[in-house]
Amino acid sequence: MTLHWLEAACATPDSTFIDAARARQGQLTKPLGSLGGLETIAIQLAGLQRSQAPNLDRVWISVFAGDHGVAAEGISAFPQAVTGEMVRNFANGGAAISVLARELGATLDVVTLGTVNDPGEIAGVTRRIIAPATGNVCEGPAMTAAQLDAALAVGAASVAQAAATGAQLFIGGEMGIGNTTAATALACALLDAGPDELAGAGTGLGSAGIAHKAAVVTRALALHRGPDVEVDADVVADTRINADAVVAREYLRRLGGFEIAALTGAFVAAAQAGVPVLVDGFITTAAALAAVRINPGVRPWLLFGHRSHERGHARLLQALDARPLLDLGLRLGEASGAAAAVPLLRLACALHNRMATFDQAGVSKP
Ligand SMILES: Cc1cc2ncn([C@H]3O[C@H](COP(=O)(O)O)[C@@H](O)[C@H]3O)c2cc1C
Ligand SMILES: O=C(O)c1cccnc1
Repeated sequence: MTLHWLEAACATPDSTFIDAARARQGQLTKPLGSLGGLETIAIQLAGLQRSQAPNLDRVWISVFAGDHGVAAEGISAFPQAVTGEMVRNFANGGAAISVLARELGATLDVVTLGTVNDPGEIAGVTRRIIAPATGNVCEGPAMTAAQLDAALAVGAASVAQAAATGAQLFIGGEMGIGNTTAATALACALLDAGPDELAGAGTGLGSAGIAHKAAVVTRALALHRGPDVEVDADVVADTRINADAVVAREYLRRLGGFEIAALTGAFVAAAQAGVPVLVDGFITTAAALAAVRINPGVRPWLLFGHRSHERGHARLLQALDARPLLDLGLRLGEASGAAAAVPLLRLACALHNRMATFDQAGVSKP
């Protein structure tokens, strides 16, 4: 059995730069720790960027789009056609993430992996079509193994492009009607949780809609969660292989989506390339949890933009021991919550790099 590329080693944060950044924070004209999370972020980014002066001038945002067979179960408040329609809207500059990316001066990379309402060639959209939609997870697996590998590679390709342009931060977003159902099913399988704990409103379901969605996830889990995902004895015997990784990848194939798998591939590839990642909401956090289960070396590269209003997000964040920056009740996706947190990260860098030290300012120390 050969190791999957997802399991190859990640880069590691540099403790020399972390120690130097912590020491500098102690010299700046403020009581130590008084800038709280803004200090922690600057120190973390210094270690990740291997820099004395962490910087987020070059931010890269990839939004991955894909449709979901499970939409046939009536689990979204919106029709499936919206996925393809929003792809066009991203490219035309009218979506929330289009506006946010422009305001931030960030690069917006829009990638479609397949939508039932395919808008065809559009300037500004990269086509990496796998299929019009995943399989309905109530009837079979979402993807074949080849489709999963293709989707993972799409994410890695966007990271390679980002790294080639010198991106200092990678943000992943998603568009796919029905993907809160896929993310709920994946999260339930990875966390061994029940659908009632994690199923939420998505695009705007009421309580009856949420109960139906939880029932759909229960059906999907009855089909896919179980002893047959246990790893073969010969795989367990191979000490290079992490059984958790094999199980997580299989759940991603059975229950995920093309755009969710692309996000997982992107997060792993970013950690391997040493590019920090800012995670968005419920769906991207489910993809991030899969990435960390597959390759624990991903975790130090993840920062978390916000806590989404979507019911299961808090539980996913807790499983990753994540402290999100913002809590604004956002529940959109598209990378919008991560983008909204970028100004805070930039302020953390500016404070770290430009505040005067006690010695420079002639301010007395304690
Ligand atoms: C116009 C519109 C724009 C969006 N942008 C992101 N989403 C978000 O909603 C979808 C998930 O919710 P559900 O699972 O309930 O379908 C995803 O496409 C997500 O990114 C949107 C949804 C709509 C309707
Ligand atoms: O938190 C998210 O990512 C989210 C929530 C609702 C709908 N779409 C995305």
